[in-house]
Amino acid sequence: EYVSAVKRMGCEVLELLADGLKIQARDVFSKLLKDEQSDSVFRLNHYPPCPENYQDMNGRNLIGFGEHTDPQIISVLRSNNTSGLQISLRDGNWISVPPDQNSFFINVGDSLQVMTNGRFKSVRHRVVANTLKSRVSMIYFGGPPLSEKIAPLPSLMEGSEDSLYKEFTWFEYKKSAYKSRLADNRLGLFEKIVAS
Ligand SMILES: O=C(O)CCC(=O)C(=O)O
Ligand SMILES: [Fe+2]
Repeated sequence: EYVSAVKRMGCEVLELLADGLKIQARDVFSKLLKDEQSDSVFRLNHYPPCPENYQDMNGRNLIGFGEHTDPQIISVLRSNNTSGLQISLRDGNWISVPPDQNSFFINVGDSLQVMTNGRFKSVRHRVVANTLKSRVSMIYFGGPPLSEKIAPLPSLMEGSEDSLYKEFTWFEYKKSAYKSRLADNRLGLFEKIVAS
């Protein structure tokens, strides 16, 4: 079935990432998705077309899904051939991700950013409404069990590296994320202020 297939794909990607980071236990991330208690979600989004005359005062297309980062570990997205997804570059500019109904798009979630102590970044993204066609997307969000401590992996912290984040569980992060607004920098609350 589709959900278990994308979950397997998410796990595979996470194992390759672990290899890339030279982590011995290549299932450090994927085991959290495979856990019976894994807090994963599968979502279907439908964005109806939104004609030009619905543009905002600045002539921009309307937003279908406001900017945010995905809070979980990894997201596996598939969409139809309608554009709309955009990612935010470091300089704040938005660029479109070309739609491809035959491809999967992988997004790093906030939890993976923390577990890798910032080596992988959860990228801000949003969806702008298409003027002509409707967009459909399906996303598998692979999350850890609620009780899981989200912290940089000890095997990555063997040198003198300091954790960039305070300790929290996935439950605490979720609770805090629900209280915030979508566009807030949710991870900001859990970042350590490091004195230089
Ligand atoms: O529909 C899309 O292409 C992306 C939606 C999204 O970012 C989300 O559901 O978290
Ligand atoms: Fe998202």
